[in-house]
Amino acid sequence: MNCPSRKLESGNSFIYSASVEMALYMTTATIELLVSVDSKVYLTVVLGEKSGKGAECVTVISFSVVCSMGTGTSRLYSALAKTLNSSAASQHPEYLVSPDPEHLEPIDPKELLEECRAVLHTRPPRYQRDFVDLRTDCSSTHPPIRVMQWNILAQALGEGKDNFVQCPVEALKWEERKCLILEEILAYQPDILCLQEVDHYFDTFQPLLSRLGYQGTFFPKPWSPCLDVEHNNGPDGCALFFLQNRFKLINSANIRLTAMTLKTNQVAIAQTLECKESGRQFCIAVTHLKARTGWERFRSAQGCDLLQNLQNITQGAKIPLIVCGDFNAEPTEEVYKHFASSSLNLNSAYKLLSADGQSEPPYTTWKIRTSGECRHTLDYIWYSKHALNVRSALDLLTEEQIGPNRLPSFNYPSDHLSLVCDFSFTEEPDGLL
Ligand SMILES: NC(=O)C1=CN([C@@H]2O[C@H](COP(=O)(O)OP(=O)(O)OC[C@H]3O[C@@H](n4cnc5c(N)ncnc54)[C@H](OP(=O)(O)O)[C@@H]3O)[C@@H](O)[C@H]2O)C=CC1
Ligand SMILES: [Mg+2]
Repeated sequence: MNCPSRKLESGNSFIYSASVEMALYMTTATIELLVSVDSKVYLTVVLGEKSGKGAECVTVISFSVVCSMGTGTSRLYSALAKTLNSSAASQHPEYLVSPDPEHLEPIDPKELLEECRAVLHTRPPRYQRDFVDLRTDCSSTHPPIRVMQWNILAQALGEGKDNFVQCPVEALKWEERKCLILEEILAYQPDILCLQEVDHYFDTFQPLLSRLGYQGTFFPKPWSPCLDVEHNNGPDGCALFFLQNRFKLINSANIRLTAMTLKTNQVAIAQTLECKESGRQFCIAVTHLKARTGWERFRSAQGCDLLQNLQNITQGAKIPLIVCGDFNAEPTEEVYKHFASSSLNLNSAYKLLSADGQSEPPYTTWKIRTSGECRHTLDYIWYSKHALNVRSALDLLTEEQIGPNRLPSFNYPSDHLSLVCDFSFTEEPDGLL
């Protein structure tokens, strides 16, 4: 197919004219880039089509659209996602109503939590998880930095691709499952939130979390498998949120990972933040590596590419680093070993929960597919071991809490458990600001 590259410049109506053209060209579409500059929104839409000749995908067309900021990025994306996916609009309670991007007054987290609990009133209560105190010689006067890592399970994948055979379809209903996800976030109140498999960024997480004080960034996968699912809500990707009253954004990079110089379908976001209390800078990164057995060397190459990018961003390990991710790799895999032995001097925070401090937890994901039970340790929070201390970590759910049907379930919204750690800087230089 021979498609032109073009730039459209108009008001809101472009959405419709663009979508008509897309309907002609595409089988899938992803939002590649969405930025706002000087009250205009710049949107690059990459359309794809299945070649049917063995190649997984081809890029057919890429064009930019400019429209006035009056519509807001969320509405812009939602409108586009709706035209692309024709998913039915649904009814929600007050804060959970399709959040209006022009409605920016802060939400009281307690009120949102109450709303979520009201939606979930027929479900069993959330599992209780405790923080384990890991403090060694930590004498920091500054409040810790709480980081949450979580693959929240893309709605389209959970309903359309994952085959969680023991999970009732009602447990996956988005209107309730999103409340379980929000409840988990609100319960632990992370300063930084690193998410994978986010396919409800613009219509749910960005508008709600921004009203809770977070600044968010989303980087969709170039060829998200969500787009193959009927009634999908757009591509899934990584999202990174940080509390604006605690940190200032110094630098942000969206990274499309390569493997052996080839561009891949996996992404990462890396941001340098400055703590407003201490003036200390650090880098936080989120990623989701290629899944499935047989792809170990590919994951390893993606990990090497990410490490190389992080070497550059941290100026050769000068800036302390935290890397959160669903690595889709057990600790025995090469990519894990690359991270553990990197010159970035990283340690995996959840090892500290083990008796000897050397063992990863027995699982971070546990599900039952048609192929059988899958219990694996795939999710990690890596940190600069000389520059940062782990003050505490949230323990994992026990086998009994997870239950015989495993995850996701009516009690827990994802097949991956959230990991949460409190960090502080190892030394506190005087007068640094
Ligand atoms: N529309 C198009 O034009 C194109 C579509 N695609 C789609 O994308 C897929 C490949 O994308 P890629 O990013 O490499 O995907 P991955 O192999 O990395 O997996 C994508 C998702 O599938 C989940 N997953 C892992 N194992 C299984 C399993 N056994 N059964 C079901 N789901 C599983 C993963 O979840 P977790 O990480 O939690 O394990 C992950 O989020 C193709 O299979 C195709 O469906 C690809 C190219 C083009
Ligand atoms: Mg998954």
